[in-house]
Order: sequence, then C-alpha cells, then structure tokens
Amino acid sequence: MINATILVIDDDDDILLSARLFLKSHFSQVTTCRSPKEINVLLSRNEVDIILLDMNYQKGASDGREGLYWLEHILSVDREYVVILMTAYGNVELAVRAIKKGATDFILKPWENEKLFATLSAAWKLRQSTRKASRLEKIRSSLQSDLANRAGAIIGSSPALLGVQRTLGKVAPTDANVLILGENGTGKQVFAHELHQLSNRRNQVFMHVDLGALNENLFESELFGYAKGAFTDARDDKPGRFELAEGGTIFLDEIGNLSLPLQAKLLTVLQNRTVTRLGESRERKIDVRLIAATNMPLDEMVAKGTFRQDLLFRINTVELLLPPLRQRGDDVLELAAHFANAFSTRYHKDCRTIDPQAARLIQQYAWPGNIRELQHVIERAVIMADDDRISEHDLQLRQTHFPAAAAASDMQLEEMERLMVSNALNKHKGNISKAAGELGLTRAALYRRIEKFGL
Ligand SMILES: Nc1ncnc2c1ncn2[C@@H]1O[C@H](COP(=O)(O)OP(=O)(O)OP(=O)(O)O)[C@@H](O)[C@H]1O
Repeated sequence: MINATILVIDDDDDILLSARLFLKSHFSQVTTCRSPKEINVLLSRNEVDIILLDMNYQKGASDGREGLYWLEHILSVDREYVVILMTAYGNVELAVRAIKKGATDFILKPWENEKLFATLSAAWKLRQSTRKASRLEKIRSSLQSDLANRAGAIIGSSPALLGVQRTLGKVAPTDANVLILGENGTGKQVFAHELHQLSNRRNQVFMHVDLGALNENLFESELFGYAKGAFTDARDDKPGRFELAEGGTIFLDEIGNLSLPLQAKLLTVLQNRTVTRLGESRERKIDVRLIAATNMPLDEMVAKGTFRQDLLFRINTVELLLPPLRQRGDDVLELAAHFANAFSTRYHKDCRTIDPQAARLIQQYAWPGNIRELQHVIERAVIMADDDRISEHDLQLRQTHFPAAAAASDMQLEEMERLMVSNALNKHKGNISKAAGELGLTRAALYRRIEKFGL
C-alpha cells in the first residue's frame, strides 16, 4: 500500500467507481469528484499527491480544451502538483500538448489496471523526489539568507581589525585562495563566511569542512566522494564535499592538522582542479573557491617538515592574520556589550549594562581564548547577574590570566627597589657598608643590586 492521496476527476460515474475500487487497494486515500470546478475546495482541504484528470466534461466535447484549462489552473496553484491526464484512444496529440504544458503523464481510456498502477506509482516516485528537492532548495535558500543577514556582523573598530577588513574587502571579489591565520576563537570562521558573502559566489554554497574532525579513513570519502561498492558500506554513489561546493566556496578549517599523506592528496586536487571519487577512475572538474584556516604556525611547520611548502604556496595567495583580542583595544568592550545584549534577549533578562569595574577587568584580562572565551564569560555573567548590570563578581575571571597586570606590578617593585638602593647610596655618599646597613642587606647583596641596576 502506497501512502499517497489520489484525486480522480471525471464526469463519468462508472469511471469514478472503477477507479476508486481498483486504486483503494493500492493507495492509502482515493478521492473522486465529478466536476473540476470543485478542484479549489478539494486542494485546499486535502494534501493531494496525484491528480488523475479527465480531458472533457461538457456533453459532446472531445477537443480536450477543458482538460488543458484545468491543468493550467492546477499548476498555477502549485507547480509541484503531479497531474496525469486521461484521454481517449486516438487523442495522443492532445496528450503531448498537455505534457508540454506541465502534465506529468497521460493514460488512455479505457485503461488496463496494471498500466494505471504502473503510471501512478512512477508519478508518486517523481512527486517524492521533486518534494525532496524543493525542501532542500528551501533549506538552502533559508541558510543563505541567514548568512546574508549575518554579513556585517563583524564587530569592532580597532585599527588592527580595520586593517584586516580592508584586505578582506580587496580580496573577497576575486577568486584568490585565502589563508586565514589566528589564535583560537579570533573569528576565523566568521571571516571565512564574510569573504564568501562579499564574493560573487554569495548565492552559491558555502561548504565548511573541519579537517581536524576527519580521520585518515574518512578524509577521501568525505572530500572526494565514492562510487557504489567502493567499500563495504558504500551502498550508493555519493558526491564528496568538493563536488557539493560546485560553483561556491569550500572552507577547509584546521588545515594545519592534516597529516603529510593527506596533504599530498589535497594538493593533487588543488593543482588539477579535479576530483576522482573513490572506486572510480573518471576525473570530475571542480569550480570552487578555496579558503583555508588554521591556528598553527604553518611557516614553522614547513621549516620542520611537517607541512608541505608546495601546499602552503597553493593555499596562501592572500593571508589574513586575525589579531588576538588583547591587541584589539576597545573592541573587547564593544564585543562584550554586543554579547550582553544578545544573551539578555536569549535568557529573557535585561542585563545589558556592564559596570565600570567589570569593564576595567574585561580590558585588563588577557583573553587567551579570544572572542569565544569572551562570549562564554558574558553568557555566564548574564545568567548569574542578580540585577540588570554585569558586575566584576559575575565575570568570574581567572587571576592567572591577567599577565598585563602582573607585569605592571613587577615593574613597579623593581623600580622601587632601584630607587631605594640609589637613595641609600646618595645619602651615605657611596659608603657601601653604611648603605647596606640601612637597607638591611649584606655588602655582597648590595653589590649585586648595584650591578643589576647599573648604579
Ligand atoms: N567580530 C566578531 N563579531 C561578533 N562575533 C564574533 C566575531 N568574531 C568572532 N565572533 C564569535 O566568536 C566565536 C568564535 O569565532 P570563530 O568560530 O569564527 O573563531 P575561530 O577563529 O574559527 O575559532 P577556532 O580556531 O577555535 O575554530 C563565534 O561564536 C563567533 O560568532
């Protein structure tokens, strides 16, 4: 039994009866009606999968004009309806015209039941695949518009960030390969999206591949695809990510994590601009723009022999070096305010203000995890805050990550020591024993300090 609804429209009661009797043992729901004028009501009330439509309704009519009219009407409601026309023998030319107008198929009356079933089940398969394709298209275009809305979401106006954005603006509309470098959480993925959005490929696919998550076995089948039977689990042909990104952009994240053998395989694809699916010998041309990213020092890796120089040259036509958050000046406060706003909305709170002490801490902290860490800290602070402002206490920052502050107090201590030693020497006119006595030091310890401070 096929789980589908068939609507049969014919003015001949005998035809409707025999269609219903036969079809209801094969399809889950069969609806019949005598006049096409009821189509609108029927289609708005039920989800109909296939419509079996007669061509003539008025007495004596045989030119099929009515059928063509109703066919066009149905397809104007929704192009995805599957309409099968019923036509008398000898009117095949009319059926051909109907197919040109968008009918899926036709069947001659009187029909053989087996033929009718075969036609309807083929139409059902077609209906399923067009619906699947249109669902995928809807998903694709909604993802695309999500991304488009995110364009311009790069927050910050520090000179360090503006420099990167200038390069981004220049390189985006070209098809040049771009390598994005930066510490964890500096926004490499955000910039890769932005590059795609500002490129001529913005209406095509943006394919993100996390190379760090692909082991040696999966690498080839995921990236290059495979043919049915290429390995035990390959039950169907499957295109790889490169093919799926056709016409668009492929973003190879964590490229520094690739082993040398996989680097060689990737290089071949980038050089030839073709992929070969596993288990096939045919080469398929690919047209994709490449963006790669890593937080690893590729130059050093090349020097050590753990990253291929030829692959580096292939991927780094232009490099974007994203600054760490601690070098982005007041961007940190701008970003914190942005996250406080976003998380207040998410958690139905109104915690959009950051108090001055908290702001000072945010500026002093080193943010080793960059923007991602800031995002988590502000999320937690919004959740924990008792009133409508984020306080120092809500941030719960780890003391160990205040290197800037620690360095400053070290300097003060040394400076103070130098000052005390120099004052004591002046007071006692260079007399080491007296100066050492006043400072509570041995003569040797004082000599060491005189040398250290160059006094
Ligand atoms: N300029 C920005 N404005 C707003 N949010 C940002 C910005 N840059 C990054 N983010 C946010 O910070 C988080 C980390 O960014 P992203 O994942 O792009 O970093 P990454 O460098 O790719 O990190 P990793 O190296 O760990 O993969 C994300 O949630 C992202 O939305």
